[in-house]
Amino acid sequence: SSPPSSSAAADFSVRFGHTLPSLSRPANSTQIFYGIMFDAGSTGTRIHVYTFIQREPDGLPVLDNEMFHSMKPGLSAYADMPEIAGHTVRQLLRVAKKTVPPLEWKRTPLVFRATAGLRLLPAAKAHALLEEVQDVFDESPFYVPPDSVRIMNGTSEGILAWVTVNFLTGRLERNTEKTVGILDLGGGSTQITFLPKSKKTIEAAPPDYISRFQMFNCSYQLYTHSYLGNGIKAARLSALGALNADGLEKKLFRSSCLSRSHTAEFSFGGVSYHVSGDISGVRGYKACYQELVKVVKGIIKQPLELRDSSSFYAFSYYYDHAVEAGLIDEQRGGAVKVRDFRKTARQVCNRPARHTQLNQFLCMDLTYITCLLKDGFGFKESTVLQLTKKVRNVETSWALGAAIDHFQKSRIH
Ligand SMILES: O=c1ccn([C@@H]2O[C@H](COP(=O)(O)OP(=O)(O)O)[C@@H](O)[C@H]2O)c(=O)[nH]1
Repeated sequence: SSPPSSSAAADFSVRFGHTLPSLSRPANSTQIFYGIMFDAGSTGTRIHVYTFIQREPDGLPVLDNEMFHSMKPGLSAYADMPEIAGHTVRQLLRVAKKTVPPLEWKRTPLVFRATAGLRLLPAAKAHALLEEVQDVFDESPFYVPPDSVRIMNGTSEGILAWVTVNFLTGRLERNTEKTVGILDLGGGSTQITFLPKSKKTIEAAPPDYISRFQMFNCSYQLYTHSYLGNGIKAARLSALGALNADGLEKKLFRSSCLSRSHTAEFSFGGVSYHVSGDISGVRGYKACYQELVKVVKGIIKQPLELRDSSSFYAFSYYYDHAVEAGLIDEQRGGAVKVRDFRKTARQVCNRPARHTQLNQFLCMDLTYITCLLKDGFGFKESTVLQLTKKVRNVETSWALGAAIDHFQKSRIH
């Protein structure tokens, strides 16, 4: 049964395992406990401090609230200066110290997971960054569990984001309810995760794209994959031929997604890239599409059942670029069809002057999103995506799923 609650928090109530931090106060007094999750992404480092409420010692904890803070750039920009990575983490820890009462520090777990940025680094450099973070954690007053600091694999990243969204929308608890799929687009990698309705989808998928796991006494078999190198920043580099090129900082890359007279710049992984329009003056949506479709064709696999009506939540850069394109309101998000991304990409690419662009790569980014959704995953133009940054004031990211997973001690196989 659910715990009594008069607030919206009741919607978050959920059954945890038997491995919660032990609670020593009387059964009738409300207990609060906390979890701290660091997300070291390719474009930024974030801290999430979750507050859970436990009303009865053996009852169901409820997610009460999240404190969130982020810093740019991602830690891979400090691959040659690990002490700056340590400094970033130390600064973010201040948020945790302000949010969690000092008496609770010793039993509040501190967990750090890195994604595409560190996966893309040479192992020795990634290791040096992780060691620095481990040192900062060890000095901190919080509880540092074994295996607290590491790179997370892409499968867990996809599954845990799916857990977050389905948990926040109340779909994991009532297991009769249909779950929704997730689309996550980071700087370095992109994830797709959903619960297949048909056996055929599972049979047709590569075996390592299917993952079983257990949560809240339910067993799920998910289609999930993380494509490393297909995040939106990494895709820009692939399209420009800038991946593994020499003399990157001085080189001027060319793309028909920009106008010829225009030079733009962006940084990724601590390297700055300069890009200008195509030298022969070719530009516009069609030419840009040809450049970007190469990044997905033959790489992104098409699961069988996406062409039927499917229900997906999309966030991260799908959300940010939809805001920049004027497709959704920055605060509220909303429903967008795949076709809307395609139409807006065409408008922005073919009539750049009409669009006051904060993002000089908007034509390229919207075109990439269109390629990824249509030519990559094989979504129909009429598919509706639910663009969501927060659900009930909590970030849609794998981080909450990872915190719940930590408390539940459920293992992902
Ligand atoms: O709690 C979070 C974590 C990430 N993001 C968004 O996720 C994208 C970046 O992903 P990331 O740097 O983690 O890339 P990855 O390392 O996964 O490729 C950006 O749009 C961020 O604004 C977010 O909105 N909330």
